Amino acid sequence: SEIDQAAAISALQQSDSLLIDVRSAEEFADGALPGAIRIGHEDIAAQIASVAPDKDRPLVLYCRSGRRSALAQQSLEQMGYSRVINAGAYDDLRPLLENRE
Ligand SMILES: O=S(=O)([O-])[S-]
Repeated sequence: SEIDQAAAISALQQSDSLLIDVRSAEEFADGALPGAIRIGHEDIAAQIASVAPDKDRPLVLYCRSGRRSALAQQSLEQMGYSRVINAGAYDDLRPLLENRE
């Protein structure tokens, strides 16, 4: 569950990838990455199947600094999701993804 920004950027170039913000609704409302959907890290195990029934779909996770996305990654991997990437911190990703879409 190391942060892998390079893997995140390349996964996001695949059209079937899903960018997931695992922070709180308040944090998300203050600003999020373009194209991200929000599922709180404590809800992701219960909710992932409704957005990503295909367990081989690339899932790119981020939070404030990488801790909650690491926890979410662990639970998704335990559920059998095979392509889960911890993209790390919102502030680090924002300049890299600003021009996306
Ligand atoms: O967003 S965080 O859980 O890394 S503080």
